[in-house]
Amino acid sequence: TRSTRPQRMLKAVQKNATKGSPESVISAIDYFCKHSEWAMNVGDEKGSILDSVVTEVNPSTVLELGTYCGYSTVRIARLLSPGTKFITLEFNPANVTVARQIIAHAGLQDKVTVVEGSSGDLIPQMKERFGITTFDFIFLDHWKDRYLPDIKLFEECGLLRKGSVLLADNVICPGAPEYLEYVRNSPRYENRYYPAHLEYTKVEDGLEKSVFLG
Ligand SMILES: Cc1ncccc1-c1cc(O)c2nc[nH]c(=O)c2c1
Ligand SMILES: [Mg+2]
Repeated sequence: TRSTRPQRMLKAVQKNATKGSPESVISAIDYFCKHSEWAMNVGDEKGSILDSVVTEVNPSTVLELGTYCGYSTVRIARLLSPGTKFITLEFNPANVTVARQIIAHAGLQDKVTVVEGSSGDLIPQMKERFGITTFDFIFLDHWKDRYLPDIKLFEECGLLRKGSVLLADNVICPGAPEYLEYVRNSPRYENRYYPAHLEYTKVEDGLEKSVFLG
């Protein structure tokens, strides 16, 4: 039976990227998406913005919502200090399987824990299952309709502290209007919009950074 796009992406990484080199894994995926098949990785333009925010925050605890094939997982994990706790959540079990292999090809398997399940179920389990008190950095890149319920869940579960940084992908395309309205009208967040484009295209998109004020 026909392979899936994530499986073809994994094959391209295993063929073209140097084992143990996160940069070559990132380049191999970007090349695959530009020259073979578009895929919904954050990409190189928005990925550079992600890199700069992660570097600025220098977090001790990180959560990613939406692993997909592990592209942004590799981008983030390669920048983290030793001992950082990094958890990424993925709903689709086939994607979990591909992501774990791409992350391993980059040599970053010891830096991150890939957890299968839905964010709505797993966020309330973060403290008990992973010994997390609060997250310093959260990357939202799963499903636009979950951005708002999940940020409310972070607040309700006491997973944010003064200065926690949330970065949301796709706030223009596909778009998360209710999420943007919430963070931009709440006195509890300081926000900044980073204009960019939908990965590997000229379509307008961007990232919204929101700092929790406590
Ligand atoms: C798939 C797609 N088609 C056309 C336009 C945008 C998208 C798109 C792009 C992304 O970066 C996504 N990130 C996380 N989750 C998504 O569902 C998602 C969808
Ligand atoms: Mg995205």
